[in-house]
Amino acid sequence: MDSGHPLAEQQSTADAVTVSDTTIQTNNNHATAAPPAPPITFDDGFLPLDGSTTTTLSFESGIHPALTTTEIASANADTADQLAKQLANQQTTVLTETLSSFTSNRSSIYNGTSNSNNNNLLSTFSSTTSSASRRSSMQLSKVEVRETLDASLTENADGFQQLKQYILIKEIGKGAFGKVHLAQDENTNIRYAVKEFSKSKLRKKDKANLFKLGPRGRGRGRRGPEAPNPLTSESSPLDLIRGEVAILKKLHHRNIVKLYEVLDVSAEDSMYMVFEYCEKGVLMPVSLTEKYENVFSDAECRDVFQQIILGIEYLHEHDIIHRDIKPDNLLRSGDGTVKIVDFGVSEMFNKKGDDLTKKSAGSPAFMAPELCRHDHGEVSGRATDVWSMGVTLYCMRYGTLPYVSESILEMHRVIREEDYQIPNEEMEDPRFVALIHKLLEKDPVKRITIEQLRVDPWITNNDREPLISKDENTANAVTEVTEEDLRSAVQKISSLATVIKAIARLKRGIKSPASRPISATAVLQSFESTISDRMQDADEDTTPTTTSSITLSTANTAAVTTGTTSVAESKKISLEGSMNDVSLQGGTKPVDSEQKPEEKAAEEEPQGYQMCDFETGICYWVPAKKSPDATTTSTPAPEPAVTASAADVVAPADIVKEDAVREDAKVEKKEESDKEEVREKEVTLAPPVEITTTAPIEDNETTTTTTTTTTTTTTTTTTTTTNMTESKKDEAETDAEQEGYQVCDFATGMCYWVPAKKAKVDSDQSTGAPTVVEKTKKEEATKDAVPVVAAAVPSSPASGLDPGRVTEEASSGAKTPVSGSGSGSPNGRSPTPSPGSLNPGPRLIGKLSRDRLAMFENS
Ligand SMILES: Nc1ncnc2c1ncn2[C@@H]1O[C@H](COP(=O)(O)OP(=O)(O)OP(=O)(O)O)[C@@H](O)[C@H]1O
Repeated sequence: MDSGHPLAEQQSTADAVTVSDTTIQTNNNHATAAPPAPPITFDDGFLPLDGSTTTTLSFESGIHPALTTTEIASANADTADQLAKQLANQQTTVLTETLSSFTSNRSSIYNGTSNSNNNNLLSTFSSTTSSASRRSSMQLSKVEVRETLDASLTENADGFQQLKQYILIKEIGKGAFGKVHLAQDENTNIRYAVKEFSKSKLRKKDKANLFKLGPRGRGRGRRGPEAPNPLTSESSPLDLIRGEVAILKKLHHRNIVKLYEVLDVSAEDSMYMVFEYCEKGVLMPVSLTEKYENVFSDAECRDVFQQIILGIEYLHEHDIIHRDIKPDNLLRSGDGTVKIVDFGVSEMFNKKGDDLTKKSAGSPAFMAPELCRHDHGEVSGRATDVWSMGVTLYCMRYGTLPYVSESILEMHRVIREEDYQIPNEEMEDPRFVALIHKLLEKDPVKRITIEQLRVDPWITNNDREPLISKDENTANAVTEVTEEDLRSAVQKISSLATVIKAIARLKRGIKSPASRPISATAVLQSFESTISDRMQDADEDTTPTTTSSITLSTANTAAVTTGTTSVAESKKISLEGSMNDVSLQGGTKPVDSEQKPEEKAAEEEPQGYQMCDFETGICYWVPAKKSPDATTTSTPAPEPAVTASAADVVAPADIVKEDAVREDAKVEKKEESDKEEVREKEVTLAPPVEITTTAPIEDNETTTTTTTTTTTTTTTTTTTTTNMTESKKDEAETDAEQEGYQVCDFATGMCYWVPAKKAKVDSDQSTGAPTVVEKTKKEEATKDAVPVVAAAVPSSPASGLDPGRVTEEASSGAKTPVSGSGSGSPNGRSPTPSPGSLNPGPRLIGKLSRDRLAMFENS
């Protein structure tokens, strides 16, 4: 991987592909017989178009079922042509994209009959001529486009899909945002891990991600130009990751998994990240309860740990803090090389839905003690990575975690306060014991640094096995990210993929995407859409001024999401899942102790408060924001309103998977129709809202986070602050009670009026003072007994939510499981606030115009 290009490893990887009795045959329209040896011409940048060609790709026996010759090409030329025309009209890039694919497919046609050297040659040829291809794109005739489509139809009637040159072979894992596929480049036979992400989830969570990344916004790797403001009309959710991706694509280190491409299927919800394939999988399984018997020897530990040090040193050198080092995120390639995964980009994507995907077993167990408290301030990201490395080394050597506990809260306490044991310490190499103590030093300031690790006697085996020098290790520095890098960070492959899929569906007779397996996080979306449904219904059924709280009762959530799952069941499941399902990450914005002063200064933020997402367990530092109305003064940052530490979190329920998947299917279908409905109806209670963003995002955005953790679902509703329309400003000015601002949720198209008045508590409505609920000692003592978690929402007017209420609801949840009451009427439609309710929360005032909504959806 040192070269940073898969071709460097092609031979070894290609060797792994064994010939079997199952093959793919990709014919062009006129394929009738095996081709003659392909003539190759380099002068015009194209392979010759000489008709009859057949390529045969082979897969490991058992991986790929029988794949037949693609009939689509010959049978549906007309349909393809039509679709291509439509798409070509829509996008000027279609010719370039299809040409690029055409070129690669032309080369693939010959690959089947060429040896691996030819594969190299052709692949290199293909990539080096891509610019020539682009230059020539305008000369392409329609016929050539059609032929490209024909040649690219590698998704066959059995449902195997192909993205550009990547044939998706099988599912090898599940990430928080979708499947991870083993893919094979049809040109080179090199394998890749292709990670799927949902853009809509990314869109919904973009605000949370921004918080998570701190004031630097989208630029942990921030040397390049800033990514565009996601609130401007030209931006898309992909812009949020463009800067990060551009940098990650430039990271070249043997121990960092290589990201090759990010592909955006712009007509669909998916995007894909193409990573280096690590065929040996995770370093080791880690269990909270079971010891892993096949532990690493002293020498193996040293070898692996040295590689981890080098990888982390390289990341830290580029100001990237991993934050989630654990064996799960350390994969091994075919030759056993350790590859650190899940840095940067993965964290850009909110880890929603982990409960039904990958179990982040023991993640909290890898957290540094300084992060194991809800009120921690800024911490050194580098030191937290070192702690996690220590826990990882311990696991490798002893097969167990140094700190284990049955609840996250207790786990945090133990990590903070107790000492671990070293099994058979007297038998152990004292240098190793000393190193573990230095790594698992509770005081981050005293903890060993990467610099010191380099010369540690156990690490270097008393200088007998020294590490390569730092200069050497970090020599391959990331070069400055240019505008061009940003532009090319994410490739759009909309037209081609759409055509391929459309035709394949035609062939398969698939009518609805609902039949596809769906991520269980659709359950969450169901909850969110239910909120908007309720608000919409309430508005339509009653009066335009009907107010509703966005904080739905938890029991309602359960009813919505699980249907048949009772509250009690949910609670039980929650408890069972509490340790396994929650992947607690590195809390608030880490501060790099070794950062340059000017960088620190640039990052200095006014006071703020901590906000925790109780589903993910991730806490964010929310700097005090200016009022959405840029002319007003900044909102004073409230004290942390966190009433329970992240450790209190009961994880999202581990809903019975089958139920959830079934529900997901329904939910996705419903979402589709809901979306349509929103578009069609356009019944606006207020004039369509024109969004004008005048201030930088950091100043103008507001996140409303509703966290409901009692039973089965936690939801974070992200809304985007926009400037008030003039009419709304007037309205606000004439009604002191109605001071506030407008927020629009681009996911639903709904806009709400968020009153800025202070929060009130049921028992003391007159005070109007914001209520920051302190966790009393008594609560501390009893919280374990009550498996209902107090949700925490900052008492920010921006949130439109009241912390007192949320807390009260949560804390009373155990006693009063709400079922269709509280925030909703028995018919579950009108969420009229109960008497004495608090800040009524956002009030639906209208919807985004059709165009505006479409723009955001399409973007
Ligand atoms: N590059 C890769 N090579 C081989 N297998 C991989 C690769 N990336 C991921 N996998 C497999 O997919 C599984 C899930 O991927 P990943 O670890 O990225 O999920 P995740 O941590 O939940 O993702 P996310 O970054 O979205 O939180 C892994 O445990 C591993 O088995």
